[in-house]
Amino acid sequence: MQTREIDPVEDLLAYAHPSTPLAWLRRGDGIVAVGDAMPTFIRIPAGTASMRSAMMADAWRELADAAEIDDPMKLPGTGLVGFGALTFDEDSASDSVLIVPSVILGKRKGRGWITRIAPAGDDLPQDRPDATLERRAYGAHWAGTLGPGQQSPNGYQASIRAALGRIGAGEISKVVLARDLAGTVPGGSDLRRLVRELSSGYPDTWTFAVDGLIGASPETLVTVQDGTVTARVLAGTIGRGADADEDNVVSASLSSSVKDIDEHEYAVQSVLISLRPHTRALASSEQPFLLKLPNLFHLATDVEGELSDGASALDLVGALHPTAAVAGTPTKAAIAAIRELEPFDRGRYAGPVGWVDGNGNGEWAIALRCAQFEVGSLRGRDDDETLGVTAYAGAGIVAASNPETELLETRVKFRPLVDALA
Ligand SMILES: C=C(O[C@@H]1C=C(C(=O)O)C=C[C@H]1O)C(=O)O
Repeated sequence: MQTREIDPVEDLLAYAHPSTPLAWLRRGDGIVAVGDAMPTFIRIPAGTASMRSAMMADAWRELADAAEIDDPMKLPGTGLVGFGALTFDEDSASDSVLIVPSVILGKRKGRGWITRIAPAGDDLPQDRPDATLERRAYGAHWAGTLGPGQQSPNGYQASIRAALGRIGAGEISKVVLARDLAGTVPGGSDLRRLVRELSSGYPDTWTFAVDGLIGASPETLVTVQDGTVTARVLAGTIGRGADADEDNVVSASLSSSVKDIDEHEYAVQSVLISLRPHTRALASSEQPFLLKLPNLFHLATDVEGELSDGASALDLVGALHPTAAVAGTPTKAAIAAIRELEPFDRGRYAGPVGWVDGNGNGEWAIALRCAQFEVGSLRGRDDDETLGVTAYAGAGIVAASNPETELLETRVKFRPLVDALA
């Protein structure tokens, strides 16, 4: 494979495939797979093993070790890159995937590049590496529908009450329960429009499109960059106020809410415990800070440490997932409660989504504020066939939770997707 520096392109998404975009963006920087070039899929299907992320990490290491890497830039995202989306639950019926595109365009801090990945022996262009790049005009505006999914608002509140019973009985301290919305989008829709809208409306999030999973997540599961490991833990949420005064009132009430601080602390501890064996000098701030997004405030804690054992970003994904921000505490009992109290398979919602490179660097988010589009067989599809879509949102339940407030919280978390699809 070969990476070459090029003039940074203005709009990375303009080069992505309209119906199967593969993209990872934040504040205009990021990486996208170019156009029609056929990627390589590492698919870890359901029922394979109990540690699908470990199988994926091993498969990636093998591929990276065998690759001939010609990458003079050596930036995060240059060189060999795989885009991944893993299921939340090891028992999910969905596949976990790692996709290695054959052409990648990237941009970071004002520098641009193109990466071409080809089987050994294939010729790679020696000069003008971007000569054949073609922008694709965005397709017509489209709108999707989203309505009730498998978990109704009433069903959701009933599940929360059942969870509160288990918390009261001492079986669990925290469990994150989600609900779903289901709908369709017209066949032939240019899904890049949705990705573009999410990334411009929510620039401080990781905006992703991987194998039909499209969203804008504020939560960093883990990044690895030249030996430095970071994470951003979120838990504790309140919707934005109607104006600046109301924003002050609601954000102050979140910062002082014992219920939310408790819920947050479980999530921070789960991340620290999982990262400690792989790091030294692991540190987090003592108090959470307020993360302000267009639709809500979160309590947030940034964690940083130095990698001590050569683990790749994908290895750390396996060590961290599922955190208490999206599963609960203790993990095993929380997962069991989720299996019983959610009447649907989460698929890749709340699972790890991101990329890893040949040196083990990578950026991974927790797949939140997202929807899964049925794009599995898209390339062979009729343009007039509508596409199914399922969106998900959840909330952390602790002893002091109120079912109605948590239902409202999920409504606020659905907003980015619901607005962008309308
Ligand atoms: C589960 C979701 O979000 C998670 C739950 C949060 C909470 O309960 O306060 C906050 C951020 C996320 O860790 C979701 O967005 O679906």
